[in-house]
Amino acid sequence: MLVLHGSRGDLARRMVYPGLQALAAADLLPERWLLLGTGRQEHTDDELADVVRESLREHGDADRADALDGHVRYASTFTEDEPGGLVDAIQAATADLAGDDDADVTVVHYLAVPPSAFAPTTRGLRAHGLADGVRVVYEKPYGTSPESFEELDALVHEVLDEEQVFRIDHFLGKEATQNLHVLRFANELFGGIWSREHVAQVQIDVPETLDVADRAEFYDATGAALDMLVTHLFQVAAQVAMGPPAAMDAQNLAAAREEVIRCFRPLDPREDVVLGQFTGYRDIEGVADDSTTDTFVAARLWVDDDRWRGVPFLLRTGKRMAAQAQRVTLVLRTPDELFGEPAGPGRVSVSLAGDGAIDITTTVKRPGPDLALATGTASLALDDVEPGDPLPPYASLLHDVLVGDRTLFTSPDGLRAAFAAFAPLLGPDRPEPEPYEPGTWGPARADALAGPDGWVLTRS
Ligand SMILES: NC(=O)C1=CN([C@@H]2O[C@H](COP(=O)(O)OP(=O)(O)OC[C@H]3O[C@@H](n4cnc5c(N)ncnc54)[C@H](OP(=O)(O)O)[C@@H]3O)[C@@H](O)[C@H]2O)C=CC1
Ligand SMILES: O=C1O[C@H](COP(=O)(O)O)[C@@H](O)[C@H](O)[C@H]1O
Repeated sequence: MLVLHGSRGDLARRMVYPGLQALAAADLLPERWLLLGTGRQEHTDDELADVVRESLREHGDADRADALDGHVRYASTFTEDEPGGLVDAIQAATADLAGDDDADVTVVHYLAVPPSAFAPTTRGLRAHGLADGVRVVYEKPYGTSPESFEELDALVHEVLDEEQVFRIDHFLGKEATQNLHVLRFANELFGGIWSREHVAQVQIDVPETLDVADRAEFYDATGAALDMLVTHLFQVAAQVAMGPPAAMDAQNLAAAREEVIRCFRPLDPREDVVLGQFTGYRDIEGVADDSTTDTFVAARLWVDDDRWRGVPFLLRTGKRMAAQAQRVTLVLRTPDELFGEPAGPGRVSVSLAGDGAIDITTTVKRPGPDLALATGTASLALDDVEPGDPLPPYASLLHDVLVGDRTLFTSPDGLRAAFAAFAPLLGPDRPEPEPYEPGTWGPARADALAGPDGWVLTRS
């Protein structure tokens, strides 16, 4: 049974319902399962079923918009002080799922709510006797500062055992993110160049054309740096930068990822960070007229270990930008010139978007009679790899929660280290967000962070 807190929200609609639909299509859901939605207002089962169908039409397989019909109930409001009808609804659903054979029922609470609601909902689970034996999924950001992270972590460990907790960072669940270490550790061609001797810079670039009007309340309280930088982009940076794990299993990979986050140098907000806010953001309903929330962030992160010392990790993301992409690019060092011509660029680039792709750009001979240089790119779409059709990240992670596999989820130690590196951006040196026009690449000053060659995506 999945109890979805925030069942009418943006995340539920864009990711959770389509993820469940993908699991149903892959036959990866239990034979008997139910979703109980909660929220801050009363709704009927039919109203939630409509939301689910609309979500699948818009964000899932529209031809099977009824795929979750019969599995969805609205369980009423639920707060710390007042459980509404949730306790009764869980009991009734448990009885229905257990059936005549009295089968065990796994209960998962999914907190698809803003970070400010994580602690009250956790206290609510305790107050209403709902915490025993359940699994609880927390969205990101898990805390909004080092202090609030510690408070939340302490509360969660008062209420739940660590084994009950699943902290999602869905970028870790992306097929292509998981391919980053396979590419490197299974292929000496890439493993051999994965260090400062061969890599001039790493770019993790996630421009989005998306608006935030549908989730203004959440977004204005959060901003790009908390929503994306300390979370997804740091985790992906760690996935790129990690040292070889002790063993090639998921637990050791997670440990290697956490270890390298401890080497992230605390950000220098004045030198290494540019924040932006797109023009018109303050006109969105639900956004304060004088909001200083960042809708764009570009940061130069330094990883102070022997493998990466001196190599900038350039991280960029924002809303209403010129393009929609999710690219991890290792910009390779190349000889200054070959046959009197500049060589390069050489790049290993992984697209995390959709099913994912790997692109290798190299210097080659320009076809023709002369010995001149050109560049060419070889691309591998990951869904071309047999048997094709990777699971979308939310489907993959929801499946992990259902089977109790915690290895692609973040841990307190890793998050603590991430917040330590991020903390200076929350202090008095936080730069004022600079305005940028919708449909552009963000404030001009962010271009300079990437050095003379600039951001690969902006150029292509
Ligand atoms: N949207 C996305 O693309 C992604 C979002 N996330 C994460 O998911 C979480 C939710 O984000 P998102 O869905 O975008 O945000 P929304 O603003 O859409 O909020 C989700 C739902 O949470 C409920 N809610 C809001 N405030 C409270 C509160 N104080 N107490 C209890 N419930 C509340 C609301 O439900 P109701 O109105 O019915 O009460 C709302 O619909 C965030 O932590 C975000 O970081 C993660 C990955 C992607
Ligand atoms: O967590 C979030 O991620 C999405 C991007 O997700 P993806 O499915 O396109 O990979 C982002 O738009 C959103 O702001 C953020 O909360």
